Amino acid sequence: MSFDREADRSLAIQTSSKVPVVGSFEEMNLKDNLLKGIYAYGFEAPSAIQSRAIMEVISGKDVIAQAQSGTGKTATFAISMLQVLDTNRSDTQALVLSPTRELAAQIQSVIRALGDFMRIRCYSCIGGKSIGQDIKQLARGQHIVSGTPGRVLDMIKRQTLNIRNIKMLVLDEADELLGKGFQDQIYEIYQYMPSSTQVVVVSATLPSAVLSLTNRFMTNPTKILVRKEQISLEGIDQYYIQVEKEDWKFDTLCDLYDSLTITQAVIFCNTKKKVSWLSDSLRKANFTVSAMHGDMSQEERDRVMHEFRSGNSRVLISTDIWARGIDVQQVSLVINYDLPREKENYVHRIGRSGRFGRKGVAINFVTNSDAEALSDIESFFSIVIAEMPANVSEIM
Ligand SMILES: Nc1ncnc2c1ncn2[C@@H]1O[C@H](COP(=O)(O)OP(=O)(O)OP(=O)(O)O)[C@@H](O)[C@H]1O
Repeated sequence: MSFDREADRSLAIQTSSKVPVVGSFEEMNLKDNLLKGIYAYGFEAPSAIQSRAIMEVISGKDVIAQAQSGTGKTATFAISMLQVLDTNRSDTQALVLSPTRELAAQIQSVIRALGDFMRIRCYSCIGGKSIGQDIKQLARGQHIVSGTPGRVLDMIKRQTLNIRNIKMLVLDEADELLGKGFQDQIYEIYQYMPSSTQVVVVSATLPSAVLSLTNRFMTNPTKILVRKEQISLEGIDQYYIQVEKEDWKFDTLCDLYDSLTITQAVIFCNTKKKVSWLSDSLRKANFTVSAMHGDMSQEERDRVMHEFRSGNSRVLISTDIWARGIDVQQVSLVINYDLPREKENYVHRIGRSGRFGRKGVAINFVTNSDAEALSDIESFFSIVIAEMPANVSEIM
């Protein structure tokens, strides 16, 4: 998606005024069983975005909710949805769309966990899984569906997913969903929604071009926005390592391997081919790593996710399929083996660490030809990316 720098700058002041800040979950007047689920999940107090956005969404308004990575956007819409759901009915009342299968599945498990005492049914409708299973599960009645656009559209067209009573549509990672790859499918899904459907748009990054698009399907939305220079989390220390040329990256990574395994680390490459090459090369050099990209079978992707989430694997190499939304709290280090092609994805990628106030470290490998791209990222987000100290233990 292209940028309009001037328009983006002016957005810093476009936050809706008079959005009340609710300081506790009790004050939100939530259903008892929902409140119980929130506390049982381990939450004590709402985060900044939750304090502002939950009541706005519950009130039925269209809402644009932007907040830094790892600050609780998922629970923001999950709690709101669970609150407005009528559990005496079994039809689908809310639909969440997200760009990757893993994220759609993660959202489903958060909704199920928060709604644990509510007898709700939430299903994830994602590509790569059995269509027969989707048909069967949707026929049972699912209050909430969390899915990827292609499969959801397919289920709507087959009339397997009944959208007649949907009250709320959430676009998570909305700037990605409204970008080139998904836009047509999103519009098509939107056309099927009942005209009164409330729309909630969520992301850590919402470029002005995307905000302009929201006029097409949102009515007078409440906007909770973050200035560009405040999107990057302060808790994530950011460094670069000058590698001069591509060939030097591999040895640099091998030298860092011991630090990667202190907790868990994610290494990003820009292509699937490079993910395969890098993981094969590291294994040949006797390092233990996992790898994941979009050309792998869904079974294999599920296996890798499980292995990484459970902590059995500590180093994951992936493409931007892993850049957004995935929440593994133990990740404390992100390495950009390649700098991301889209500036937005820089904050999404490094945001896989530093979840909910934890400390994180991001290391960028920078070849001579990357120097300009790195300084673009720095000025775009108003951040300083320092040169990595020679002694790695100083930063970990
Ligand atoms: N109120 C809360 N109290 C404690 N932990 C919370 C609270 N809200 C969310 N969390 C935890 O914070 C972590 C990050 O939340 P979440 O995944 O919703 O972030 P996000 O804002 O959607 O991030 P991203 O931009 O990466 O998608 C999760 O592990 C979640 O369980």
